[in-house]
Formats: sequence, structure tokens, C-alpha cells
Amino acid sequence: MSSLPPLPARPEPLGVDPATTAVIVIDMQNAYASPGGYVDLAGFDITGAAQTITKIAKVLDVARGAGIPVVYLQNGWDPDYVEAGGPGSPNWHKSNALKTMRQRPDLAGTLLARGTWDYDIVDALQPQPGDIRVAKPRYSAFFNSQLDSILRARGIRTLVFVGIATNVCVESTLRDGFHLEYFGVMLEDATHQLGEDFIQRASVYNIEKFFGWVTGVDAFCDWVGALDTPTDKEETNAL
Ligand SMILES: NC(=O)N/C=C\C(=O)O
Repeated sequence: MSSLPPLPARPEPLGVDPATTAVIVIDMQNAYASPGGYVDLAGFDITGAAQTITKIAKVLDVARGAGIPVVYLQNGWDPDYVEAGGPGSPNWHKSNALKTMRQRPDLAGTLLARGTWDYDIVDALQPQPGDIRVAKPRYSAFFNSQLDSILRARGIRTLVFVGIATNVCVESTLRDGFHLEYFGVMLEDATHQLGEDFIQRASVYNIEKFFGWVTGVDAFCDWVGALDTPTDKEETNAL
């Protein structure tokens, strides 16, 4: 039996093996977290994004130091928007990026297309050597992506979620992960919603009650710090 401490979480502490855990970074692109990016242009309030970036940076540092894989998701499509779907796709009707570009032809081709600034990961969270990058064309990162194969090939069972937006791509991916038998944990202060504050609370409720577990950045980092991590081993060997 493992003597690993459980991860403090709601609704109850969760037994988590760091060897089968990955941090899933949802869509920390300029589109979602930078002034002048898609959600800002579409009229959403992104003032909380700066704090979310700082929190995520802390989580990623700690995870990398412990040898926990970091998986970056990037939302978007090819430069011709073929992958976005045309009027026959609900995505064409619901994507606020596509709607914004239709309303503002001066923005055509600039939002969420691979190769644009909007699609890029924000400067403060640039992927590091060893991190994994996965493209996603819809809200759930499991849909039409390599994510499930990449995780299963590594024996990953627990997914620790950070990113934007709590109520759209984070929750969609955590829910799909639940149905694929992954244990989903959301770090609530390393996520941010699209919409008013009550939206964040609704996602936290859904996850706690039905789909997974919720905890915070400090609790996660303290839990990792209490583990016998690869970093600890390297230091021990060097003595
Ligand atoms: N990353 C997300 O949660 N995205 C939400 C909306 C969108 O991509 O239009």
C-alpha cells in the first residue's frame, strides 16, 4: 500500500499517485488571457486573467520540479478555419471568436488561427523542454485530439486542471475525462471563468458534486512539496 499523503481537496481528500498524475493547462493563450486577445475583443472581462497566470506559473514550477508531466492544450484551428466548421457546425454558430470575426471583418484571420499571436501561449507561461503540447479544435480537449492517447501511453490517471475558462474548456474537459475514467482535480484559484463570478461558483459546485475534486494552488504545491520527488532524489544523490 502507498504511504503517500492524500491531496487535500473537496468534497474529500483524494488519494493521488504523482507517478500517474499530469497537470493539464487549458488554453493559456493570448486569446483568453491577454488584453487585445479574442475574449477581450469579444467583450468578456479578463481582469482576473493576470492573477490566474501568476498562480499557474507557480503550479507549473512545482510540478516540473517533481517530475509531474505538464500538458499544454491550445485551442484553435487552421488559418483557413476549415477545422472550425461552417454553418453546418454548431461551432460556427456558438464560437464567439468566429462570431466576432464575422461582426468585425477587420479581424478576419486573426483570432484563434494557428500561426497568429492570438493562438500563442502567453509569454509568462511558455512551455519548457519536456512539456507536452496538444492542439484542440473544440471546447473539450478530449474531442478530436491526441490527449487521451498521450495520457494513456504514460499511464496517467489523475488530471490536475488549471487554465481558462473554468466554465467552458476546463469543465468540458474535466467532464469528458470523468467519462473516460480519469480522476479530475481543478485548482480553483488557477482557473478563471468567462462570465460573472457566479459562473465560477457553479462550475466548482458541479465538479465537487458530480465530476471530480476541487482544491487550491497552495494545497497542491504543499502536497507536492511533501512528496519524495525526483528533485529531492537528485539533491540526495549529490550529497
Ligand atoms: N478555453 C475556453 O474555455 N474557451 C471558451 C470559449 C471559446 O473558446 O470560444
